[in-house]
Amino acid sequence: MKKVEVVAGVIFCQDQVLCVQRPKNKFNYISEKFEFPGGKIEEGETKEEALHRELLEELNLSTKIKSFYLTVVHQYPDFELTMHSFTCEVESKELTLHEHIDQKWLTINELTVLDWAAADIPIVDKLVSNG
Ligand SMILES: Nc1nc2c([nH]c(=O)n2[C@H]2C[C@H](O)[C@@H](COP(=O)(O)OP(=O)(O)OP(=O)(O)O)O2)c(=O)[nH]1
Repeated sequence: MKKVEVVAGVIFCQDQVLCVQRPKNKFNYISEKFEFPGGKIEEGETKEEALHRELLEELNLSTKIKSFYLTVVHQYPDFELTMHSFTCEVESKELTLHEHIDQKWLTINELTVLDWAAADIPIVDKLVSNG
């Protein structure tokens, strides 16, 4: 089974969190789902370097990475995903979507209304239960 390792940012602007929507995909389970932005770690990169690079590439967003949040291991039908999440902070919500089709800035209590990628649910649950 293929294994994929990614980093993702739980990006806060004051009390709101950035949620981004993936484009249509042949795999239903990931198609048009919301996620925390990020991507694959390249060889020789630390997790933080990878996250910083991905957020710049995907969103043109320069973030301050605050701390490690949660690692999720999730079995999708065709690969196993290991996702390391970090809390991040931005002062402005200004960004450009290069790969995603929509963005929402939501308070933690609003996060559960979205249709999240399954691997993101433990992160959403932890955010909600920690208030
Ligand atoms: N970045 C990110 N990826 C997630 C999350 N949740 C989740 O299931 N994933 C999955 C979707 C993808 O299969 C994989 C991340 O890959 P990616 O976004 O770097 O790349 P991709 O597969 O869309 O495209 P590619 O780089 O292979 O061309 O992890 C999440 O919250 N953030």
